[in-house]
Amino acid sequence: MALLKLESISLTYPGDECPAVANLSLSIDQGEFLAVVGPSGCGKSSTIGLLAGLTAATSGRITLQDRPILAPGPDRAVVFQDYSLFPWMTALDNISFALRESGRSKGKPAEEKAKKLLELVGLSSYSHKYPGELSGGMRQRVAIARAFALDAPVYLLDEPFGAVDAKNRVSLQDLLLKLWTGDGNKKTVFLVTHDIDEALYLADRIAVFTPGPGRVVKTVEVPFPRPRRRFFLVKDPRYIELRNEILSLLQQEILEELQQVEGGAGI
Ligand SMILES: Nc1ncnc2c1ncn2[C@@H]1O[C@H](COP(=O)(O)OP(=O)(O)OP(=O)(O)O)[C@@H](O)[C@H]1O
Repeated sequence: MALLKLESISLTYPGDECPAVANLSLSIDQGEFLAVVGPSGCGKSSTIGLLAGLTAATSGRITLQDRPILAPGPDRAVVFQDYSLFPWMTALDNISFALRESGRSKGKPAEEKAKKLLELVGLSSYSHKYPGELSGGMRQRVAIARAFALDAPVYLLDEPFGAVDAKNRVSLQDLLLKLWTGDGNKKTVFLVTHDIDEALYLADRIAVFTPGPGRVVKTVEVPFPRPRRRFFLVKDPRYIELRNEILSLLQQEILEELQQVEGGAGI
């Protein structure tokens, strides 16, 4: 059943002539892991902003369980690429603060829960460190642990691993899958990524966005059973086929855009 619904959404930022998102319709089922891929500037982050309730659509309707999304709320946790931790709080305090502020836990239980989450993300011995004393990958682990501390039904992830190296990326992806499935009660995830392989490894379905302005050209079901194993996955002919299909969808749009620009410039 659709949990999140974007219905004919358009968004034009004040002062802009062109919409960032136009006539976008997409629905995401309860417990579904949806990945969005698309070239830079096609409105992926704008769509996260709309779902988070940080930005209002110019037209159209966005709902969560049939209720309009009008503002941020505890039912949606957001993780951005830049970690967005409080620099003046230790790793442990960043997480326990989130637990207290959201009303999920108070006092000592909040600290205990925060410690458990840090253990889960492999950072027990860094609990007293401040974000500035952690590596990028570690900071992102804390940011993810903090988001999952909120135990929200919906996770909106805007290129959460964009700034980490390939090795850390792999372990963060596995961590995300572990948190997504949680205690068997799956969260609903909307993940923005530039990385087609990441989308194919993680998602149930991939929405391919194209620019000018942002819209969905195609949604692709990812047929591979879970748990997925990277080593075998990348050798699966269906994987290669899907990867090529997505790549050519993206390249086609980019080529068409280039043709327009070059044609317009008389080149
Ligand atoms: N706060 C804002 N105010 C005005 N225009 C904005 C704002 N945020 C984004 N835009 C514009 O909206 C369009 C879509 O941007 P958006 O960041 O959503 O794309 P994106 O697909 O997430 O890009 P990237 O992959 O580079 O992060 C761009 O033309 C951008 O300039």
